[in-house]
Amino acid sequence: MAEMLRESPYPMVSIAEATATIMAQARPLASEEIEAFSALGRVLAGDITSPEDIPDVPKSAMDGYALRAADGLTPRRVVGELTAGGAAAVMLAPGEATRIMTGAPLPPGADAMIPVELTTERDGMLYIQRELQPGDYVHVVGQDVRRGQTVLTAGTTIGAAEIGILATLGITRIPVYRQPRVAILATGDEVVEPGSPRPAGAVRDSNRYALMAAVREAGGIPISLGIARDDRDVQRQAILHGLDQADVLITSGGVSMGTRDLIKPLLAELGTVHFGRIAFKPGKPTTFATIGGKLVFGLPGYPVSSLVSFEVFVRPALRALQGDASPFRPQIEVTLAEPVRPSPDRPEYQRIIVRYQEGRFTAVTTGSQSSSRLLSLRGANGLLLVPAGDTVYPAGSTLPALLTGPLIV
Ligand SMILES: Nc1nc2c(c(=O)[nH]1)N[C@H]1C(S)=C(S)[C@@H](COP(=O)(O)OP(=O)(O)OC[C@H]3O[C@@H](n4cnc5c(N)ncnc54)[C@H](O)[C@@H]3O)O[C@H]1N2
Ligand code: MOO
Repeated sequence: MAEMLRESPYPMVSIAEATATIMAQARPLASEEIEAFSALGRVLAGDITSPEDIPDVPKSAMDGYALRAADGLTPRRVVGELTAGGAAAVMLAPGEATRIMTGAPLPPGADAMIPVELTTERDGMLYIQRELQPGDYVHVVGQDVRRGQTVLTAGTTIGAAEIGILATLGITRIPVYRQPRVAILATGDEVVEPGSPRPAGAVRDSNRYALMAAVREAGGIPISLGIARDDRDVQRQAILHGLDQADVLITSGGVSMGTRDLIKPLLAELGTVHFGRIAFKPGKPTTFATIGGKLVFGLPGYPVSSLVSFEVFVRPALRALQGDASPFRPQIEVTLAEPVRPSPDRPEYQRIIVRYQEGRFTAVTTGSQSSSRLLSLRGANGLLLVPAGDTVYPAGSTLPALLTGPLIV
């Protein structure tokens, strides 16, 4: 039987040190050009500048009449009707007005328009109730976007509004960063495929499926490497196979002190282990290595530790690989709606439900914070940053929290 190690050879790094070490290695991947309207969720790899003024000609802002402001309150002769997609207008002479619809180009000679509600029209004559200034109710050239203006900057994640802006400008192809391909390997002799029969004591592989979903949510492309049993050569082969196909490799399990915890020595043999322990709960044995320039995360086997470590350490790296200018979740101050007990020896990220109530963020935890209890992540939209210590934080105290999902009201 192999000797059991009594002490980890890996120094414990702080959360901040671990984050800085990872982010220093997570440089944006290459860019590629894709169809703009299929780019939802992708990150722009270059600034987008407007090739034209929007609007390109002066336009009516409302339905009414185009006219010359200098004619004052004098009744005008109505000489025609202009619609947004209609025929080109003729020159408007002094004393004339033309009906004009919202979005129609202002005819030459006109310098203002008046909404229909402020007028009457009788026997071909227009009577207006208000004097106008040149430019009244007119959308001027470049009012919405100026030619040459930077409308989107590199590092922006494309959403519905960004797609609308690109369509407005007729930009149909855009540069975006490549999505990281992320290979995920579950390890452990006790771990079985969720659809297979489960021998007594075995656990179903929830980590690989949960991590694949988390990778997709972070904008990456997950690749499943299946389950590797606790055999050095099997795990070595699986890791090399994963690195062949992916930019990032994530393993689950086998990183703590057991005789079957083989991942750390394997990563050290194949590349550089930057750290092997973090003063952090849940996820103390989280390990980070680089192999041939690729990022490798050895996440703990406990389901909560694996997903929380992903959220705190892997997700920002995946966002940075995609060139996201803001790769981190927002941090807010929350008021505790119930007492919170810290972990005596490590800062802990407790799973919470954050609500916005009466002008402040409030938080309740999701119950038992055991590393094996996935239900502690169900419905959670935040991670409460609880410093190590012995003193209970009473209800009403405030602590920082990462907002990991939509706010609940
Ligand atoms: N003597 C010590 N023991 C442990 C330490 C320590 O410092 N000294 N650290 C503890 C901490 S903290 C954590 S976290 C865990 C992490 O251990 P491993 O990453 O080595 O994980 P395993 O031992 O492989 O598994 C832990 C647990 O999770 C279950 N598991 C594993 N893979 C999966 C999967 N794919 N899906 C669902 N569940 C999985 C596994 O059956 C175990 O129950 O170590 C502590 N021990
Ligand atoms: O760091 Mo481990 O996740 O506490 O159980």
